[in-house]
Amino acid sequence: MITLTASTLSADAFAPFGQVLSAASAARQFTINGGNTERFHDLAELSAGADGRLIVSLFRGQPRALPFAVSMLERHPLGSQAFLPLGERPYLVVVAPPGAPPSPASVRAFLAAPGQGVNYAPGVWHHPLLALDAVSDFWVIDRAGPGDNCEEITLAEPVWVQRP
Ligand SMILES: NC(=O)N[C@@H](O)C(=O)O
Ligand code: NI
Repeated sequence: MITLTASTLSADAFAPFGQVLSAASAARQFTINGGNTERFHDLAELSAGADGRLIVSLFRGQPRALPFAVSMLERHPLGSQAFLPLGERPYLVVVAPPGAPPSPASVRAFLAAPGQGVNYAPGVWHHPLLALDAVSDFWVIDRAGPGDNCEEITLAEPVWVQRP
């Protein structure tokens, strides 16, 4: 039985998979609006490809019981996918590097802290939304357009993910 303890989500640790969206992960911040507002600038590489467009949706996720058996992953080869939590609860982010179908050993798990969003780069393997503790709402920015933008893979064996 493969078990995996989620680690702390940070921009550096998540860099192979995409970006973390938070004030702390901003490469640039500056004051605007006559000093009233701080802008944490350009947090993520959003993409929809030449023939797609970016859309914003609301995902209302039911909480998952832990430990959670990750038995499948998916990827969106034609565009990015960002999750921005509306609430102040943690959630799980489970990913594997883009490219070849992932092995259970290549799966990585992160515990997102309240206020941290994530943006999956195109083609990054990830598990669908993994809300924790209570029903949780997320703004999701991803691609609409032609073509098959969701490929799923079943792992050779499940990876049981638990929180730290
Ligand atoms: N299917 C869908 O829109 N959601 C997934 O892509 C997900 O990552 O939650
Ligand atoms: Ni997805």
